[in-house]
Amino acid sequence: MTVMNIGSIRETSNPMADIPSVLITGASSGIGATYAERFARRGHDLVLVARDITRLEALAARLRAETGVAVDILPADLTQPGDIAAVETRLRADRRIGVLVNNAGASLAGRFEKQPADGLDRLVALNATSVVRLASAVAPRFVEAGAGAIVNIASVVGLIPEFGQTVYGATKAFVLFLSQGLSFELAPKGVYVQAVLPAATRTEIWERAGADVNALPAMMEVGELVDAALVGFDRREPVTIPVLGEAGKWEAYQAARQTMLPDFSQIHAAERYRAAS
Ligand SMILES: NC(=O)C1=CN([C@@H]2O[C@H](COP(=O)(O)OP(=O)(O)OC[C@H]3O[C@@H](n4cnc5c(N)ncnc54)[C@H](OP(=O)(O)O)[C@@H]3O)[C@@H](O)[C@H]2O)C=CC1
Ligand SMILES: CC(=O)[C@H](N)C(=O)O
Repeated sequence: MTVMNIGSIRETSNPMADIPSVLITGASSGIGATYAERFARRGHDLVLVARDITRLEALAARLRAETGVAVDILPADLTQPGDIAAVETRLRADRRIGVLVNNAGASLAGRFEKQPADGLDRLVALNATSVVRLASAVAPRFVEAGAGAIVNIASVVGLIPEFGQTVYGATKAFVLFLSQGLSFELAPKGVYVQAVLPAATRTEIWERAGADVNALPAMMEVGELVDAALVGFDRREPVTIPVLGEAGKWEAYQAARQTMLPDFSQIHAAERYRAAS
């Protein structure tokens, strides 16, 4: 039997073969580890990527024992070109992988004028460049198969320049734009692309950036966030914002942007920018 449906790139006689493997970056904690747990319970084999080998091994062992799925670990620092190359190679070569979750990310403490340029460079490398590289590695194979899914974890902060986390927010705005553009390009070829925009969620990201999570206002628990994101995934939503009550607000925001498109094809400056003669 040949099985080929949405999200599936595996051809085999195995009746479970319509369940593709899922490669998740940043799987050692927080949102990524929770995606790993949820996809394992759905019967997907996993490839887990992050730097902390001990945590990856412990999670992999637990998920194998609890769910029976196959779990590989692929330790990698996604700011390092050699490590990224290893993940790209796996994505290109392993035809069982039918879902990529680009989740690894970090934030950086402090205001822009106090943030070191090297730290900002690493932030962009992790939150933006690695997302492009891994999507680019897998997209040709997914397009060839006419199936597959790319899930990119952005943030509502990418819609809030007033938040004061400018470079972090810029990387997340980049991930949103990237996802919308890739969805426009790849959806007609059978590839589903989802941007997930969490709001504040209780994970280690806060402590890693020097904040005490318990001193911050209440925030969403990580299981609730991932379960909501998976509702959007199952609906094949291009953009999922778990805290947004009215979908119409997002649609109105997109519609307002699109009202400007005719202006963008004008060949003269608008009247209001013409120098007084
Ligand atoms: N928590 C929140 O409030 C929100 C989070 N997000 C986004 O969710 C995503 C996941 O973050 P979250 O779960 O909250 O935070 P965590 O800090 O719990 O998880 C981050 C994950 O990324 C991995 N990671 C960090 N740096 C690197 C690196 N250089 N190379 C490879 N992996 C790395 C970490 O593993 P390791 O250290 O082992 O490498 C870890 O698995 C991020 O993209 C974040 O921006 C978006 C909105 C809100
Ligand atoms: C550090 C943050 O700002 C948070 N992860 C978010 O994206 O909301």
